[in-house]
Amino acid sequence: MQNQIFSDNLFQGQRVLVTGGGTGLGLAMAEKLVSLGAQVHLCGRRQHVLEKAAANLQASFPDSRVFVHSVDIRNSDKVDQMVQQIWDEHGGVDALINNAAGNFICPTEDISINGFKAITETVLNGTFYVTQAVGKRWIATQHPGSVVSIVVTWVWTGSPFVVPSAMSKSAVDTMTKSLAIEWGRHGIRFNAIAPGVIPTEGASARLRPTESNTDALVSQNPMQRLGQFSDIANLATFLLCPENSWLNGQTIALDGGDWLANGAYFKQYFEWDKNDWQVARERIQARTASVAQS
Ligand SMILES: CCCCCCCCCCCCCC(=O)SCCNC(=O)CCNC(=O)[C@H](O)C(C)(C)COP(=O)(O)OP(=O)(O)OC[C@H]1O[C@@H](n2cnc3c(N)ncnc32)[C@H](O)[C@@H]1OP(=O)(O)O
Ligand SMILES: NC(=O)c1ccc[n+]([C@@H]2O[C@H](COP(=O)([O-])OP(=O)(O)OC[C@H]3O[C@@H](n4cnc5c(N)ncnc54)[C@H](OP(=O)(O)O)[C@@H]3O)[C@@H](O)[C@H]2O)c1
Repeated sequence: MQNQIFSDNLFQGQRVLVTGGGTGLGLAMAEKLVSLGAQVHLCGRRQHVLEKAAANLQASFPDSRVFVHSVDIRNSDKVDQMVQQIWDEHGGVDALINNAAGNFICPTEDISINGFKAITETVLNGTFYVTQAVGKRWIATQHPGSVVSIVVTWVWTGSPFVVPSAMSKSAVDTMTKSLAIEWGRHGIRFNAIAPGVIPTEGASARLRPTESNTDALVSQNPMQRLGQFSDIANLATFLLCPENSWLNGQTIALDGGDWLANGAYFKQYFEWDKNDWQVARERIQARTASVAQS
C-alpha cells in the first residue's frame, strides 16, 4: 500500500539530506524516501529528536541507512562542516530537501528584531547556507543534484501575522527559480512545494496556539480535507526522481485548492484583542521553552 505510486527500490543508491528531518513533514518525506531505498541524512538542532527519528526509521526499515546531524542551520560555519563531513564520510548526497523552518504568529508591529531574526535567519539565511554548501560541491565534482524546498502558499497570497516567514519563504521561492536558471547547466534542478495545512505539532503550536478545532479549515477546503503526510511525501518523491530531469524551477501548491478558493490564512486573527494576542504569545513561548528543555 505504502509504495503504490512508486516502484520499490526507486531510490536505491540515492542519498538525501533533509533539513528539519527529525519531525513533522521532514520526517514524513525522509520516511518515504527510506522506504524506497534511499540513504538519508537528517539535520536539526535537537540531537535526541534526530536519534529517536533515526531509530524509528531503522526499526521500520532494517536495511536502511540513516545518519543524523545536530546542527543549527543559522550557523553557516556549522552547516559547511556538516556538509563536508557528509562528503568525507559518505561521498556526498544526490538530493537536498530544504524543510527546516521556524515561525510564530504575532502582529508585525510587536515583533522584536530578535524575533524577526529568529525566523529570517532560519528560513532565508539557513536555507541559503545549506543550498550553497551542497550545490558548490556538486558543481566542483560535476555531480548532478536535485533540490526541493518547502515553502507555503503565502508566497502567492502574502500572509498577515507571519510576515518574517512570508518574506523568507518568498525569498526561498525566488532562490528556487533563480538557481534553476543558474545551475541548470550543472545538472542541478530546483523545485519547491507550497503546502497548505498539513497538521503537525510544530506548526499547530505556533500558528494556532489557542485553537485545536479544524472543522472550519476542512470545510473551506475545496477537497473537504486537510493535508496528510502522504501528500507531501509523494510529491517530494516525485520531484526528486532523477527521471524527472526536465522538471526545473517550479513551485507547486499542495493544498487541495485552498489558496485559490480562500486566499491568505489567519484572517480570523483580525478579531483578536491585546489579551488574545498575549495569551497566544505566552502559549507559543511556553511551547518553545519546553521543546528547548526536552
Ligand atoms: C497546522 C497548523 C495550522 C495553521 C493554520 C494555517 C497555516 C497553514 C500554513 C502553515 C505554514 C507553516 C509554516 C511554518 O513554518 S511552521 C514551522 C513551525 N515550527 C517551528 O517553528 C519550529 C522551530 N521554532 C522555534 O524553535 C521557535 O519557535 C523560534 C522560531 C522562535 C526560534 O527559537 P529560538 O530559541 O531561536 O528563539 P527564542 O525563543 O530565543 O526567541 C527569539 C525571539 O523571538 C521572540 N518570540 C518568540 N516567540 C514569540 C511570539 N510568539 N511572539 C513574539 N515574539 C516571539 C522572542 O521573544 C525572542 O525575541 P527577544 O525577546 O529576544 O527580543
Ligand atoms: N505543517 C504545515 O501545515 C505546513 C504548511 C506549509 C509549509 N510548511 C513547512 O513545512 C516545513 C516543516 O514544518 P512542520 O510543520 O513539519 O514543522 P516542524 O515539525 O516544527 O518542523 C520544523 C523542523 O525544522 C527544524 N529546525 C527549526 N529550526 C532549525 C534550525 N535553526 N536549524 C536546523 N533545524 C531547524 C526543527 O527541528 P529542531 O527544533 O530540532 O531544530 C524541526 O525538525 C517548514 O518549512 C514549514 O514552513 C508546513
